[in-house]
Amino acid sequence: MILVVDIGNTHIVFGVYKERQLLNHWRISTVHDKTEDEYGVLMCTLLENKQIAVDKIKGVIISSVAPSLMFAFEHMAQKYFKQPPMVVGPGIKTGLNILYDNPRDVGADRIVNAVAAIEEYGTPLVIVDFGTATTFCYIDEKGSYVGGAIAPGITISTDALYTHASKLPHIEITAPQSVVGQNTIHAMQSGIFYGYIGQVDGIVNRMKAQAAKEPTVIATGGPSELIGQSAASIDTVDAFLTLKGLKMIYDKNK
Ligand SMILES: Nc1ncnc2c1ncn2[C@@H]1O[C@H](COP(=O)(O)OP(=O)(O)OP(=O)(O)O)[C@@H](O)[C@H]1O
Ligand SMILES: CC(C)(CO)[C@@H](O)C(=O)NCCC(=O)O
Ligand SMILES: [K+]
Repeated sequence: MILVVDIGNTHIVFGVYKERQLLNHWRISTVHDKTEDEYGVLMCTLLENKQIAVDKIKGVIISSVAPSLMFAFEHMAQKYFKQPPMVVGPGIKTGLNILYDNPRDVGADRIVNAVAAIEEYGTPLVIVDFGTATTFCYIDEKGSYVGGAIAPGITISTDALYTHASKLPHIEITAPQSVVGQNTIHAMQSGIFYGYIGQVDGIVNRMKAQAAKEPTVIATGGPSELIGQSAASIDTVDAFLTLKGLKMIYDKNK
C-alpha cells in the first residue's frame, strides 16, 4: 500500500492506494507550525480508524505548495511510516514537457493534476482546480504543459467581502435561487456564485479560443461539483485527480 499526500495552503488531502484502488482518503487543515509528531499521530490515527495498518504502507509520495511544511512531512514519513518520501519536484520523473518561462515555478499540485488528466482524458486539456487559489492549466495536443491562469479561490474571494466591508456578513457559498438577491445574504451569494461561474467560463473559453483543437475541460477541488454543474465550459468533474496523479508519479519513479 502506498500513502499519497497533497499539501495545499489550506488543506492537506491524503489517501492510501492498494494497487490501483484508492482505499480511503482524508482531509486535514494545513497548520504551518504543526510538528512531524503532530501530523504523524494524526495520520496514523486516521489510518487505523479505517483498519489500515501503518506498517503495511510501503511507500510515501508528497506534493506540496507549502514549502514550510516539507521538513515536518519528510521527518514524519521517516519516523511514522519508516520511508523516505518521494517528493514531487526536481529529480522526479513526470514525463511532462513544461513550457513555463521557468518550469520549476509551476506548483507541484498543477503538475500532478496534469499528469493524471493527460493519462485519464487525453489531450488537449484545460484543468481547473478550485482551492485556496483557482488554477487553470492548458495542456496542448502534444501533451506539453503550456501554462495557465491563477485567480483568487472562491473562499478567499468571499472572505475579502466581509473583511473589507463592515456591513457584510460571513456567508455560505451556494447557488442562490435568483441572480437578483433581495437581501444581503442572497445578494452576496449571487455575486460570488454567478461571478465565479462567469470567471470560470470566461477564462476557459478564452483558453479554448487560442487552442488549435477543442480541449477537454476537467475540474477538481472542493467546490468543483457546485461550480461544475453551472459552468457550461466544464466537461467533467474529477474529485480525485491530484491523488490519482500522485499514484501515477509514484509508479513512474519507484
Ligand atoms: N461543496 C462546496 N461548496 C462550496 N464551497 C466549498 C465546497 N467545498 C469546498 N468549498 C470551499 O472552497 C474552498 C476551496 O476548496 P477546497 O477545500 O477543495 O480547497 P483547499 O483544499 O482548501 O485548497 P488547497 O488545496 O489550496 O489547500 C474551501 O476552503 C471551502 O471552504
Ligand atoms: C497557485 C497555487 C497556490 C495553487 O495551489 C500553487 O499551485 C502554487 O503555489 N503555484 C506556484 C506558482 C505557479 O504555479 O505558477
Ligand atoms: K489542492
